[in-house]
Amino acid sequence: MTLNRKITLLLIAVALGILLTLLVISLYAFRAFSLASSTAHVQTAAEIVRVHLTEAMINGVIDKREQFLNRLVEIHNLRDARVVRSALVNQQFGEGLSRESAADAIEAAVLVDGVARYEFSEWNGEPRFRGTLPYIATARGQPNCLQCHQVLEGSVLGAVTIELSLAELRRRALTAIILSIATIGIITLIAILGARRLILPVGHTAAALDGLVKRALQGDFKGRVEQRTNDDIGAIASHTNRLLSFLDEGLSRIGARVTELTGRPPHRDNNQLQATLEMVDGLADAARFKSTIEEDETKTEIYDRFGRLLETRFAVRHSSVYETDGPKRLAAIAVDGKIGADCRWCDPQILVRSETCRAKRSGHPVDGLRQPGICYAFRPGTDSHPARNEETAGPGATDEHDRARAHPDRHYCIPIIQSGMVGSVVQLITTAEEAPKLLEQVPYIQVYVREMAPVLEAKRLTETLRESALRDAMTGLHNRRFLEEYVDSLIATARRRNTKLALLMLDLDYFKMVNDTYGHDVGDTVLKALAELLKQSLRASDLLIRFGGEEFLIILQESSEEGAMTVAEKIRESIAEFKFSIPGGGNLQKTISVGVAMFPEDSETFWQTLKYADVALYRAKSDGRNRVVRFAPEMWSAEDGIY
Ligand SMILES: Nc1nc2c(ncn2[C@@H]2O[C@H](COP(=O)(O)OP(=O)(O)OP(=O)(O)O)[C@@H](O)[C@H]2O)c(=O)[nH]1
Repeated sequence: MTLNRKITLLLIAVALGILLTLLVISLYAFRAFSLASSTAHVQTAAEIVRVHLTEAMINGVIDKREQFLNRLVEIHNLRDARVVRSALVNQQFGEGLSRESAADAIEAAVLVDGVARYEFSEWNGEPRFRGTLPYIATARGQPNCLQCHQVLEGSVLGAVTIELSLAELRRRALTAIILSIATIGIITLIAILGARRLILPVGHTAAALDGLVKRALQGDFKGRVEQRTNDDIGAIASHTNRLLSFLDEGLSRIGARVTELTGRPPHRDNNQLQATLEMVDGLADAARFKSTIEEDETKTEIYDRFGRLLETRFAVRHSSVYETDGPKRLAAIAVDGKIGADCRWCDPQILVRSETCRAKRSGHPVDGLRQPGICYAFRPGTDSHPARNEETAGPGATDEHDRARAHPDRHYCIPIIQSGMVGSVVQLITTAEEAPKLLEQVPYIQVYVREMAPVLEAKRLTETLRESALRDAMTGLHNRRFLEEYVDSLIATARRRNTKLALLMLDLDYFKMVNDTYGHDVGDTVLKALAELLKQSLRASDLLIRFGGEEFLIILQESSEEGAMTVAEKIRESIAEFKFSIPGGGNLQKTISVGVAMFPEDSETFWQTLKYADVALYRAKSDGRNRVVRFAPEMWSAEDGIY
């Protein structure tokens, strides 16, 4: 019920209450007034009759008393005037007129006890008031009763009954009551209308404010209150309108800025305020994410954090991150949040021909959520996490529903632009059912990706710089500095696994001659070719380091002495057979000498073992070159530290 209706009903109730009370009071007053006034009239009439009868007795015309009474009832509103005689008077003066004996019980009672009686009555619809009053013998006055009547003082001599019509009195009283009630009713009506006029703007403004607040709770601040008055209520409306304008303008500005950053305005059907707040929260979280990843050490750490974020914040359980690896290659960095996992959601040919990845090729997001099949390199699959499926599908889900859930067959790929080129590609994978939800999240994920891009770029540069410091520029092999940095973890791993490291120190025989005969460029070519040859001869877990000019160090992990000697021999043989092509035509054959030492077998310290490998190499050289020599303690002169 509205405020206006409530107040109107209250005013009407108060008015009716006043009118009813007034009516009751008026009727009661009328009755009391009628009683008092009629009693007085009856008493006056009775006194007149008594005086007249006394005068008639003195003047000897008492016989004419009936005419007097008959003429008396001709008086307006006097309906009856009757006198009855008591038995005492009848005894003294004889029976009176026929009408002078008691006509009813009231008169008889008054004659007996001498007490006046009054009553209201109705006769033929006419309201009447009747009074029967006794005449009591008294010795007071001149003449007095006892001068004629031979009775005791105080005896009842007779009674007079006077009956008055109250019709006119009632009519007048009712007219007065109706007039006063009507007057008060009109005044009350005017008061109600006036009050309503005053209260209406309050009610309207309150109703309008109620509507506005409801709209504002839905994020809509466009509504305004009509300013109906210039008083306090009008001021409330005006101030509310200003506040709403301010909020609307502020929300629009925030929304516009947020739209600029996310590339998508808040959904029209959504609560604008809520949607904007969520977007602002998303941006704040993205900014926090950026400051966190800035402190991460490596790109891998960043990708790992991003994978966890996709899963926890955006419920994206399947995703891939690919990184440009050379001009035409991509490398799978993280798949379904696992660093270093194999390419799962794309044709593996994107790894060797990066152009087959649409996002990498175009540099634009690829929306396979709304356009399934847009990228032929995408490989939809089945969800290999049954526990998660149960969780998402719920216990009552149908088999068909489960199957639909278990088929992530929609994707959205976001290229990450670094230095104007696609440096990485983030691939989000979901089911057809979940696609609309993910599509809603994509702008926010893109904000994270945008925040991540410069950080990845910086990390990539740092890693490249660091990498270049740890690699030999000519051969691309790791250098001595790398060994210095890596050696501790190498030793720790060997100790933890209780395995041996084999150190193979290699050196080209008579390499100086190559330089001297063919020039440095040919010498470089030979060194590069040798590096490639060595790389191909080794396992992925082995380390190949360009240790010095034409000196190379091979570290075989988890190796035995026999194994190391076999590998060294094979390498020596393969190089001896290899024909290095010389720019400009012709071939060149070279041999190598190899020194082998075992860690920790030969020495407890790595660097000492390395020295031993060098000693063995020296022995191989001095023994005629093109051979593999295993270090023996007698090759080392402990006195002066030289061999
Ligand atoms: N072209 C080229 N030559 C290099 C490079 N680094 C070192 N050398 C040369 O490698 C040669 C090494 O020669 P030496 O250490 O005297 O020995 P060698 O001629 O190989 O003979 P042995 O080692 O005793 O069999 C030197 O002439 C260096 O200038 C390089 O990066 N490029």
